[in-house]
Amino acid sequence: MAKLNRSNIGLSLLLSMFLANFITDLEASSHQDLNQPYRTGYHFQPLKNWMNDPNGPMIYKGIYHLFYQYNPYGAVWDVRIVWGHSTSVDLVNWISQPPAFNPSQPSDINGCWSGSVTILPNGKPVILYTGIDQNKGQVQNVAVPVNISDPYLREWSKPPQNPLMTTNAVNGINPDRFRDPTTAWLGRDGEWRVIVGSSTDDRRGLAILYKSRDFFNWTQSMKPLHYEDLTGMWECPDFFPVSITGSDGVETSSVGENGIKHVLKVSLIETLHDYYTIGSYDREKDVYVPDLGFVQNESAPRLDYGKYYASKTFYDDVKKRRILWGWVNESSPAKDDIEKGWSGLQSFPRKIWLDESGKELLQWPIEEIETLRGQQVNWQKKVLKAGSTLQVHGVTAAQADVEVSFKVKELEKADVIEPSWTDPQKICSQGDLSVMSGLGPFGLMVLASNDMEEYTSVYFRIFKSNDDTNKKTKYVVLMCSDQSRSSLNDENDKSTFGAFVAIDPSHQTISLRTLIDHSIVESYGGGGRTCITSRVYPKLAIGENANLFVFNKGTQSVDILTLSAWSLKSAQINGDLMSPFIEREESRSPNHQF
Ligand SMILES: OC[C@H]1O[C@@](CO)(OC[C@@]2(O[C@H]3O[C@H](CO)[C@@H](O)[C@H](O)[C@H]3O)O[C@H](CO)[C@@H](O)[C@@H]2O)[C@@H](O)[C@@H]1O
Repeated sequence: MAKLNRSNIGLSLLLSMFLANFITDLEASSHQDLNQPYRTGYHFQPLKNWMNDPNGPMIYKGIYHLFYQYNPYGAVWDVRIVWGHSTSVDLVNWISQPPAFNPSQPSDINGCWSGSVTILPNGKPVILYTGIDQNKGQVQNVAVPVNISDPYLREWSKPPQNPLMTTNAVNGINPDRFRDPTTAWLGRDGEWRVIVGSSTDDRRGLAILYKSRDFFNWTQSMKPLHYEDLTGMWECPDFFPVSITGSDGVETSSVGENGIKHVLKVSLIETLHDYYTIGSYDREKDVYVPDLGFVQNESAPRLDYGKYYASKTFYDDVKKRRILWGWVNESSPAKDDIEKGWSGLQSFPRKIWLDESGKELLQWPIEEIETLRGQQVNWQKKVLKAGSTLQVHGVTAAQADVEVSFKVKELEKADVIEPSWTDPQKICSQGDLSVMSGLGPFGLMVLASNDMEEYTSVYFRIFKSNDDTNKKTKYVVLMCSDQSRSSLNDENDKSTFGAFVAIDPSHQTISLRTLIDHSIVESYGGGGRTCITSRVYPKLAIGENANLFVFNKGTQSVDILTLSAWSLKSAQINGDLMSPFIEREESRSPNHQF
């Protein structure tokens, strides 16, 4: 069989892109399996079984890699989890690869848990991951590619130095709370740094810092990179620079000549949400200081205010962007997951960058989603009268991409927000769409059944707050994703989600983009300032029986400035490993030279 070289890798990429498009077209014309109405058309999921955290996303030799926590034996989580692996040329169509590695040695014999990839200065990728060792304690391990000339990186080996970081009586780290190493970054002093999530017995969340010159010998720093009291265990931390001057991404080790801030994201086990802070990383002291501290209330900044956890970013050096993946768990009982034979999705990959205010992150579906767009509907300047509902005809409502922008003229008609209404999720949960209020609710009704027995609504409400300090009326924009009527099946978790959107409707339009994909509704409010992802399981609003509406249940009319909706074709999310277009290299030489 032909050996891989630069020119036939290029040819192979072209052919596999052609194949992906060809299969996409074929799949687009086929119908959803009626026995599997909740499988997605373009959100990543394995063919079957359990998946949780995204691990080690990267781009290597022009191929995107996604690893993920995967249980090959069933649809529920298991401690002896493995690193599932898929590859892609466009982050949309995916080829399934064999698991990168499984529990196999004393330092991970009870499980290969989450971790990250670091691309070394010589271009070689290396994985740091948490192993559950022979004593069921958490330790940090390394894995390296067996053959770095294989762009698909199908085989990984575990060097004999493992484990690289352990708990002991001296460091006092609890072996049950020591996991999920980040991508490492290189300091000016030539030393690598990495953080590992942890917590103390009295619920102080910790990003423990380790340093190394050679990536194999790691020493714990005296001080953690950051910690916060009463936050509990920090799972899956992510620490990365963002540019202060535009939406381009920044490489993780960059010192940022043109100005950078840093972002620390932690997944809190106590709430199962992903929180972020924006701040400064002091390279001399090796500590991170968040600009506004770590907000610990209901409106603390989160990457997503819905079903979303254990997210992780990577820097795409080809398209100069930072991309975010996040695990979107089921909202169904485990018995339903077992029956359908699978559990867990990944959110659609999002570009992530710092807003020009420097105060919040913006997220947007990666541009490659546009390759899936088919039939399009466009509306311009329509008045959405008080109490009205307009159907959007002409797109496949169960698998679509919808963008709509609203303008509200009579803002003074907004209801006054009660000072005690500080919890957006609670306000959304109290809202009853049949009760008309001032400005809103207005937005989209997605996955709606023909007779409206089922629907999921994603909407805004605008309130005013009488700010006495400067006698100026301030407006508060609330965004909700309401699943309470999403399914006739009452066994699912149908909690309503909500968050505030930091826009001023007196001079900004109120925009909403929603990706609909059978059992996932992923929404971006205010140009990506606020994201909410929901899982829904309609019994009736399936396939051609799903409908899409724009609605306004407020007492004042709202203008739709523009609405664009597209049918989305299905992506190839589990392409065949044995595709004839993927050439294999027969001889593989072990490579542990780092
Ligand atoms: O797969 C292990 C990695 O997953 C993380 C974060 O998601 O920790 C998960 C955790 O287990 C719980 O979460 C499972 C799904 O993620 C869930 O189904 C299971 O029932 C939970 O126990 O693993 C430990 C031990 O159970 C628990 O403390 C975590 O929340 C990540 O931290 C791991 O690397």
